[in-house]
Amino acid sequence: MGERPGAPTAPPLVLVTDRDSRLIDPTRAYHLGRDPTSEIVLDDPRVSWHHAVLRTAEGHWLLEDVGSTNGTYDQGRRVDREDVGPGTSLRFGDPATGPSAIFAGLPCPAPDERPTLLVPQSSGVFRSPSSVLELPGATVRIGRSQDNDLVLDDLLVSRRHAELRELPGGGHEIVDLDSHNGTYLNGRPVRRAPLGPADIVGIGHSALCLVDGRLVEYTDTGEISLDVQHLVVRVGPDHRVLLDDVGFPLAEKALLAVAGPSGAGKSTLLNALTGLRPADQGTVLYDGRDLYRDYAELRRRIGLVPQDDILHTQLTVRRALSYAAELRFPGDTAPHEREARVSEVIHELGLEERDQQVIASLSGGQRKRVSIALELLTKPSLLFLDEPTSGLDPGMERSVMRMLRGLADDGRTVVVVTHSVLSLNVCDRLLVLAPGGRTAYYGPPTEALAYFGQEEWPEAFEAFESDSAGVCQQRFRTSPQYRRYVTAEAAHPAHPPASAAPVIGREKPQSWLSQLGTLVRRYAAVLAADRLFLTVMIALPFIIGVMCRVMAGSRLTDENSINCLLTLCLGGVLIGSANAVREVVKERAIYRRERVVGLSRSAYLVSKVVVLGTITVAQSAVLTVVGLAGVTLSAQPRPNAPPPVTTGVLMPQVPELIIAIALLAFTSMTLGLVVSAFVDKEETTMPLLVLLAIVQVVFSGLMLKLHGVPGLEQFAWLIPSRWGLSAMARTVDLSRLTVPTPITADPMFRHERGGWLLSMVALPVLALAYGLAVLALLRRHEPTIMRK
Ligand SMILES: Nc1ncnc2c1ncn2[C@@H]1O[C@H](COP(=O)(O)OP(=O)(O)OP(=O)(O)O)[C@@H](O)[C@H]1O
Repeated sequence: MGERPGAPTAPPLVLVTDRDSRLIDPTRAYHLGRDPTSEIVLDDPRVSWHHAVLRTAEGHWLLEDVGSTNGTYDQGRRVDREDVGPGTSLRFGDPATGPSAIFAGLPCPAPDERPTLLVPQSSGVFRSPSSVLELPGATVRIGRSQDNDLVLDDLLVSRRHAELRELPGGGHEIVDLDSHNGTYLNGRPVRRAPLGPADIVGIGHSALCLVDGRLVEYTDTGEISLDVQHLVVRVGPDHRVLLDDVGFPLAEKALLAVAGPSGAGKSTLLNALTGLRPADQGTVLYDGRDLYRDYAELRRRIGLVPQDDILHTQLTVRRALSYAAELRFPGDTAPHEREARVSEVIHELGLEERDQQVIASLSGGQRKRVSIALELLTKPSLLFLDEPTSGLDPGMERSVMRMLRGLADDGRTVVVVTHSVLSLNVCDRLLVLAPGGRTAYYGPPTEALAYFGQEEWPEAFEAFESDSAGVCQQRFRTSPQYRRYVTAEAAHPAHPPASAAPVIGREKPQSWLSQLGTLVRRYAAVLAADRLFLTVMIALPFIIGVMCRVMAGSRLTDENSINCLLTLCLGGVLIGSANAVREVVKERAIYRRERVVGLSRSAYLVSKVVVLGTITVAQSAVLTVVGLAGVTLSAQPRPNAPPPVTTGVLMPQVPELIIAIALLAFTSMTLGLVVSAFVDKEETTMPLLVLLAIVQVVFSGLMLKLHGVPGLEQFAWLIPSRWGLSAMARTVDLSRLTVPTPITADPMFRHERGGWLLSMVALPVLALAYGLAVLALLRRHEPTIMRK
C-alpha cells in the first residue's frame, strides 16, 4: 500500500489528469513524470522522466518541480514550488498544451443528491464516487436493505452485509455480518479487520474507502479497462509454453476478438484472463487492480459464456434464468427481486417473446442469447465468450456479434474468442494468436489484413499457421501497430509478476441447504420435462417385473427361484445405474460454470442422490410388487426336511425384498454416478453401463461360486449385488428353496437375521464410498482455480 510517512496533515484531494482521476492520500508522496513506475505517469515527451513531486507539508499540499527540462506551469506561469489545493490547475512541459493536472476537493453530498466528481486510485484505478457519506456515528451499517446507513442497491450485497465500526483507541474496523458474498479488504476476504486510510473495502460491485472521516463509495458500473501484461502459461514436466508473453491493453466499453488457428492458445488465454487457470507469469489488471491478487473479490464481476451451453435445455427460458438467479444471488434476496432482474436481462437481450419457450426449441443464436442472459444476471463488467458463433449460420453469427457490440457499448468490456472472421469489423480490437500462444497481431481489425499484406483472411492465417519459430511475434513486436496499440495504449506501468496465487474464497451466495433445495427443484423440473426419460423410468420396472412374474408362476420353486432372484437383482442394478449413468457427464459444462460462481460440490451431488434416489426407490418397489405379486415365496414342504420359512428374517417377505432391492438399486445408482463423473463423453456411458450390469450379475453369487474362493470372495464385497442378492436370498431362504449346490450352499444365502442386517449396513456403506468417489471425480473436472 506504499509508504506512510506520518499522520495526515492535509485534506485528501482529487487529482484529475488527462488519463484518469484519483484520490490522493495525504499520508504519502507522489512522483510525477514519464517514468512508468511513477505514482502519476504523464506519458508525454515534453514531460521529464522525473518531473515533479507532490507531497504534503505543514498541513497543505505542495508540488515541487524537481529540475524538469520543460517546466511546470500554473496559469501560464512557470513554478518551482507551488501550494496546491482544490481549484489548482497545472500543466507540465508546456504552459498551453502540456498534460494537465487539476485538483479538486471531496464534496459533501447534499441530501438526496448523488455527488458526481471523479476520483481515486489506490490499489488500482477507480472512477467517480457514487456517494460520500459523513460517518453518522460510531457504527455504520452497510447493506442492501433500506434501513442501513449506507444502502448498496446491488443484488450481490446481503440485506445486512457489513459494519464499519469505530475502535475505542481511534481508527476503524470493518466487520462482515455473515454476508453471503463476503466482504473484502484490498481484495482478500475478511471477517473483521482494521481499516487504514489507503485500504479499500469491497462489497458487491462497490469499493469503499475511508477518506478524512468520510466513507467514499465507488461503484463498478461495468466501464472497466483490462490491461494484460506479459502472460506466460506453461504445462507439463517439460514446461511446454502454451501462452508466450501475451500482453495488450483494452479500454472500457471495448469489444475484443481473439482469433487464430486451432490450438493456438485462445482457450488457454481465456482461462488465464478469467482466472480459471491463472497464468504462471504476468499480470491481468482489472481496471488497474491485480485480478489474481484480488480474485476472490473480482471473480463475481467476470462473466464467462463457455462454448457448450450452460443451460438445462428442457426448461423454459424464464425458468432456467430463475433457477440460475436463485443460485447466484444471496440467500436473502426475495423472489420478486430476482424475478425483476431476470425480466431485465430477458428484455436486454430481446428474449421477451421467447421467455416461456423451452430452450431446446430455440435456434442456436437464441440459445446463445439465453446463455449470455444467464451470465448477465450478476451484472459482470468483464464478459468473456468462447466461440459463441460456432455452429451458427452467417446471418445468426452477425446478429450475435452485433449483440456483443451492443453489450460493450452499454458499458462492459467484452472479449470474444472466435474462429470466424465474418464480423470482425464490429470489434474494436483484434488479437491474433499464432501457434505457441504468440501474438501475431493486436490492433483494430480494419488494419489487420493490411498488416499481414493479404486481401483475405484465410491467406493471412495461413501465413503464420506454420510459424513455429515465432517470426510473426518478432515481426509484430517491431511493428508500428505494436507501439501504437500495445505500448502507447497501456494505461498502467508493467507490474511485477503476481506474487500470490489467486484464491477463490469460500463465500457462497446461498447456504448449503438452500442450494440443495434449489438444485433438487431444478433437477426434478428438468427430469419431469424429459419425456423420454419419464417413459423409460416408468416402463422399465414394469417390464422387468412382468418378466419375473412370468418366470415365477404361482410359487418360487427349485427351478425358477434362482432365475427370479437374478432377474430382480439385475432389474434393481439396471434401474439404479441407468438412472444415473448420464446425469453428471451431460451437464458438465453447467457444473463447471456454476462451481466457479459458488455452487457447492456436495450440494450438487446430494441433489442428484435425493432426486435419483427417490425415483430409484419408487421404481424398485414397483419392480418387486409387479414381479412377486401373488407368488408364494416359501418352498414346498418336503418330507424329512424342516418346515420351509413363511416369513422374512425380520418382517413379511415382500416388504423385506422391497427394502433389499431398493437399497441395491440405490447403491447401483451411486455407482452409476461414479461412471458418469469419470467419463468425458456421454457416449462412453452406455458400454460402461452394460459392463457394470454384467459385473454385478456375475459377482452376485448366483452365477459364480464366491464363498471360500480367495480374492473373488473379497472382491465381491465391493459389488452391491453381492449384498443385495444375499439379503434377498436370506429372506426367501434360498439355500432350502433349491436343491443344494456349491453355489446355493453359500452361507450368505442362509435365512439369518444377522446376515440380512449386515447387507443392510454394507449397501449404504458402499453407497457412501461411491459418493465420496464421485466427489473426488467431480473435482478433477473443475477449473484449476477451484482445485487449489
Ligand atoms: N493441459 C494441457 N496440457 C498440455 N497441453 C495442453 C493443455 N491444454 C491445452 N494444451 C495444448 O495447448 C495448445 C493450445 O490449446 P487451446 O485449447 O488453448 O487452443 P485453442 O486456440 O483454443 O484451440 P481451438 O481453437 O481448437 O479451441 C493446444 O496445442 C493444446 O493441445
